[in-house]
Amino acid sequence: MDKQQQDQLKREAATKAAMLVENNSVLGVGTGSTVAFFIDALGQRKAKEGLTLKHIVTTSNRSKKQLEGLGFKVDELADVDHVDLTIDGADRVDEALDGIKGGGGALTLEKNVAINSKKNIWIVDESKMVAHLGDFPLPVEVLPISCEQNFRKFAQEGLKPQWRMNGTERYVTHYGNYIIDLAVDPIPAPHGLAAYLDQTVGVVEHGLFLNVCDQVIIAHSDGTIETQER
Ligand SMILES: O=C(CO)[C@H](O)[C@H](O)COP(=O)(O)O
Repeated sequence: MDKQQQDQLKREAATKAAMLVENNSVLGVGTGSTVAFFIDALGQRKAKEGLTLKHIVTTSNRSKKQLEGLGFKVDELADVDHVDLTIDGADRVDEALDGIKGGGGALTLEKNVAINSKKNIWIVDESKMVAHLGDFPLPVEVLPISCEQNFRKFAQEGLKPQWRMNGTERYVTHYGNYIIDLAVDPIPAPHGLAAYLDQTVGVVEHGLFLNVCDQVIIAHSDGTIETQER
């Protein structure tokens, strides 16, 4: 699939998701190229139908800027008492609707918004769907103070760590941390790995989103749009 075709599929899944957003609800908006199409579609609903949202929270400055450019006011997660629905992209989604996220580096805020949302919908093109999680480096956000120890430990565990880079420098997250991408593929036991990472001191967050997604909207190259529910 070339990029143009993939973008078209992302746009279709995103447009379908935008139709599910209810007036006067509290909306979480994720990050990434698919979400950028979703924000465009939200803007169109605002212009055509006067869609109004009680609050919008987002998971990156990129999405925030795009939303504000369309006239939406964006709040901080800490300032809202609940989120009705969050729409986000994903890097890989398996048959149980568990996923890998964080390809764009926004995994910590993405997980916090997702966990605090009543419902989570992911929008993907068919290339993101896999039988088993893997096929994409698993991002792990780590504190700078103990990142070297984390990196060595991951290497000893056979998790194939690599520093996320931004040119010649280490990539720095929104919170001033680094990302170690684990090239373990396939991930043999996602729940076991998630538990290990959750218990590792110095790990701020990781990109295994398990039991988080309620519904995935998948755009297929044959023109169909499929919805799968947990
Ligand atoms: O998790 C993410 C960012 O941290 C994105 O949702 C994920 O990387 C998908 O991005 P795209 O829609 O550009 O393929």
